[in-house]
Amino acid sequence: MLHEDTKQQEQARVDRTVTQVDKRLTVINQQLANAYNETKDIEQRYGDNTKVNITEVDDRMETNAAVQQQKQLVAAAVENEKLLTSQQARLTDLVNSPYFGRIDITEDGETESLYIGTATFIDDQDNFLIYDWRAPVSSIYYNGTLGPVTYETPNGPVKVDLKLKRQFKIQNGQIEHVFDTNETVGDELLQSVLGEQSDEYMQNIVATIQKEQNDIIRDTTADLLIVQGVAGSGKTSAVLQRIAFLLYHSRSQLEADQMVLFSPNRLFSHYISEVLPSLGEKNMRQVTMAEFLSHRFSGLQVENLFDRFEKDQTSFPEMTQAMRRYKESAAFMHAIEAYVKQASTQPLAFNDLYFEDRPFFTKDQMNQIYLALPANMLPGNKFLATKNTLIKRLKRQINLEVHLDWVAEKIDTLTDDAYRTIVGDREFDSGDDEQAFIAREIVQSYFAPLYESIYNDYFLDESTEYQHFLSGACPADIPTKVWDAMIRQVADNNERHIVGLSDASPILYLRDLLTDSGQNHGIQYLFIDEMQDYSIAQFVYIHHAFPNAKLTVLGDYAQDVFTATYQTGHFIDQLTAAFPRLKINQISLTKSYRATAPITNFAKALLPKEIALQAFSRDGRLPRVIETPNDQALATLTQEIRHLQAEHATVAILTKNQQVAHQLYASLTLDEHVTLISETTRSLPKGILILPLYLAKGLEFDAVIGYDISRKTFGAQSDVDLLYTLVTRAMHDLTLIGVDQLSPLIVALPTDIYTTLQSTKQSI
Ligand SMILES: Nc1ncnc2c1ncn2[C@@H]1O[C@H](COP(=O)(O)OP(=O)(O)OP(=O)(O)O)[C@@H](O)[C@H]1O
Repeated sequence: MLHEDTKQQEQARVDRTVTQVDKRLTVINQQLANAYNETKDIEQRYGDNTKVNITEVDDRMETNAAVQQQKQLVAAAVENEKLLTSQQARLTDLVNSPYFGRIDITEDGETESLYIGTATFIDDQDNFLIYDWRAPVSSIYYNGTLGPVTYETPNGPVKVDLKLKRQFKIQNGQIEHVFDTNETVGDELLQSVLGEQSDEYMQNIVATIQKEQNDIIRDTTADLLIVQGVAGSGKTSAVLQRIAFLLYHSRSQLEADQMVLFSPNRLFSHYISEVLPSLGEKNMRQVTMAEFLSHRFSGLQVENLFDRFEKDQTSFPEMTQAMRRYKESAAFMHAIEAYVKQASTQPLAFNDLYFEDRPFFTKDQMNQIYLALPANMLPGNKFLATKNTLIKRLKRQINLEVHLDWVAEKIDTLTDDAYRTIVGDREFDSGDDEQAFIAREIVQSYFAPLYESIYNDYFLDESTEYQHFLSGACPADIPTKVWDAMIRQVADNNERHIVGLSDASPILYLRDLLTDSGQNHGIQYLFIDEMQDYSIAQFVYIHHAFPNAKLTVLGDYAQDVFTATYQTGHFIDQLTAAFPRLKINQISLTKSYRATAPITNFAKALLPKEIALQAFSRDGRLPRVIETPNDQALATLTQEIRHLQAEHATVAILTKNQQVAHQLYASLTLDEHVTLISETTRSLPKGILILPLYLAKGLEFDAVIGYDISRKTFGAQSDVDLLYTLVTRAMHDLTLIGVDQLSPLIVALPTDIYTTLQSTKQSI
């Protein structure tokens, strides 16, 4: 415990800091009010200016220049206002809680106290009253134990002596807790943070980042950073802090929109959306794999992971599994690369390009152009050259067409409005010039659909090309008959405008390599959460699609919900083997923070013994396991909901799939409102929720009821990944209900890690 005097001195320092911050805030508020008025003023003048008479040509030009100038003024004023608003938000946060840490360091015989918070604050006399948590020196706070420590700066490592590490919890400018600590950023504070009830939004962890998490946040050397972390170890939290860190350190070269996070679903996107704003940063772009694929296959429907998972549960023969394993491997993507290399000497699967119901360019014509190009040209260049020839031929046709009678007739019948739309405010030297211009515009818009088709590469029939590739790609362990049936299925899907999930990345890869397109060079960083939900083939494709992006990939192979039934081998080994040329750093997190120790220990017992998983020492009740006969199942569930609801704001009932979730929702009769969460749900209310566990990935709830965890539903050994994911969603309380007969996965556990309840009556 700290001495009372020390506490008072610290409170006095908080008061001094808050006064300075408050003073600055008053100035900013005033500037913001002025900026607001200025913007309004300019907008008003801008509005008046546009009302100037624009019938006279000279006036019109003058107005244009004036309007341009006003537009720039408005843009500058709006930008200024935005900047001030973000400063206002930052300072308001600091007034409430200026910092959370202090370090005393000695360098060259001089000792300095540095206070660490969410943003830097320098007073009018240039004193650093608060250091940003991302400043190089702040890493000592997260990494260093008392004694000699080194921290990295842009000018190389610096050695200092760490004399003191102090933690604060400050609310409304008042110190609520303060204590000194040596090694980790204190357990005490972590205990109190983790014991809180869940929220609709994830919280930032800036005040309590742990050492290994700090390594993830501050890694600047890896091209591919792989984080394997047990459930609840703070992977998602660390990666969001990492984004804030990168934005701070590369402010001049990096914008939030040059970072993309692949997230598991929209619900998750919503859940994490407040973390970066709470750290004073803009959110990065977010996309789900399903959205990314659909966008790239515009017009086709790509099978999604959830639907496939539901289908797999009805039927998933061994041969289909083997084929899927192959199609999702790096080897399959390499086979595509090899195929493309030899493609430049073979005819390509082109589409006839139709115009007005007749072929304008036939595939044969296209292949004549393509194959006449030098054989040693790269396929992508060959394709581009073919495309250019098609465009040239189309232009030639347009040049001929402008002189035809139908065009002159069309010009004669143009209405005044249509005429003005075409001409705009252009001026012509002669009537003939004007006539020629209009004729060209008319012909070009007539051929526009054809031009678009060429421009967007629609003349490549990627599905047929893919089938052609497949026909020579059958691996030795799969019977040709089965493989051929799969190819027919791909063709059939294509007829129905559907793309199977395991075909999606290979087809895109094939298309991109053949057409030398599909690469986005602007994205600098890519973050992929829940890595175990992605196939290696998808990783290969993503890396191809964002060639300049450094990758941070995080997940937990024990939470392999979607592919556990058919995937074999070690995921991370396969991932690293797929990228031999990248500098790879791997970090493993083994301590779980989310749940109470009894829940984490229960989860650990489900995993193979060799998996390291350590519970953060937070007390709680043992998980409850209830076996109930079918005719009492609903009554048991209802009772358990009541029981948990008495203590928790949110009780989530997690089911194996959507179908069970729907059935439960229809049959539960409670007085309280129950929310059924589906794939399209965007936000997470409090109360009683029902959802399939795959939608709960990455989320957490105060209390979780697993329903139903019986022999029927969780009977196979491969279901253990699902069950592990399910139980690790709980923060404070966990109940598992098995109908008729408990799952053997639970029966196999030591009985002292949970409480058993046999029937409805006893569970009250
Ligand atoms: N250093 C920390 N300080 C405070 N809270 C933390 C810390 N690390 C993790 N947590 C909390 O632990 C919980 C789990 O964190 P997070 O969701 O980031 O873990 P995860 O590894 O992504 O989990 P999962 O793989 O199970 O989805 C969250 O409530 C988070 O706020």
